[in-house]
Amino acid sequence: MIKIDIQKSLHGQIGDINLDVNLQIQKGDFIALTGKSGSGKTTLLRILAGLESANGNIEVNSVTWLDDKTNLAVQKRDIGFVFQDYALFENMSVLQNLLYVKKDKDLAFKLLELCDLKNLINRYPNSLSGGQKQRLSICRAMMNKPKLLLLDEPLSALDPKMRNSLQDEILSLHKEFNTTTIMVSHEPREIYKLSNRVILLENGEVLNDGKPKDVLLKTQGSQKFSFEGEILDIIKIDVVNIAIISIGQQLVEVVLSNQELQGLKIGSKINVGTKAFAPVVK
Ligand SMILES: Nc1ncnc2c1ncn2[C@@H]1O[C@H](COP(=O)(O)OP(=O)(O)OP(=O)(O)O)[C@@H](O)[C@H]1O
Repeated sequence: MIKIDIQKSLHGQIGDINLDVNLQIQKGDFIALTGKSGSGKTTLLRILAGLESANGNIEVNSVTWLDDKTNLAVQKRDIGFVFQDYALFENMSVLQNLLYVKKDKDLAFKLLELCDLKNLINRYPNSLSGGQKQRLSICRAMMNKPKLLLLDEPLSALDPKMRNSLQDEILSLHKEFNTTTIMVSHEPREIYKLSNRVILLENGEVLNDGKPKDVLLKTQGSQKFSFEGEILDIIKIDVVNIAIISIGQQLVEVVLSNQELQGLKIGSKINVGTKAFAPVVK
């Protein structure tokens, strides 16, 4: 069990905000930490890692990492940390990067096998693709068998295909080692696939905390489905208007009456939903 109760004053974009987080995390949980830019996600991970100071308490399996008398050093906290950039040792091979952390060849080979890197053990980081480097960073973070794995948007720089396959590998690692994990992510699909609990931060506070389905589903009441989108264009034809809306990677046309269009303009962020018709899935 991990108990977190921390406070820190942050200099937000529109004035100071108070990061104030009180959470209990069960062993083996996979937490997705999400929220707008500047809400305090990275700072929370850095405080957990001991890279940044804060007021309050952090207790991990009954060991105090932080209170008013204790501030355990980074090396003494049992954590693995993976950032968006890989921070690998460029002068060491794939295998050496892992053995530098811990001289445990069995574990290194097991991790490399799980992450599909076993045939690259003698390669150096500069000859690896972005996805392979990120896999190696994750393997390296696992070499100490950490009590807490902190992943700060580790997949955001990767193309969708690579991102998808790395999600599968993170899932395999989690099944194998059951490491308590907190991962910052903005992608609902990724969050749903990997996590069992989502924490939504806003202005330093927990705005929502629950199962991915409950936090992520955007439909309300009798809505069959609802998507977030942005109006790219509005074309007027007689008494109706056709709004060109981008939803994810797609553009759709939606017919709007003058009344429905009121208050909307090009660039408006909107929700597109339907009540009356059952969606057709092909
Ligand atoms: N040590 C610090 N002291 C005071 N303010 C800080 C400190 N570190 C970060 N901040 C500010 O706190 C706010 C939250 O930053 P943080 O990086 O935690 O947000 P985030 O949710 O991870 O954002 P993003 O999704 O853009 O990475 C920002 O406005 C930042 O400038």
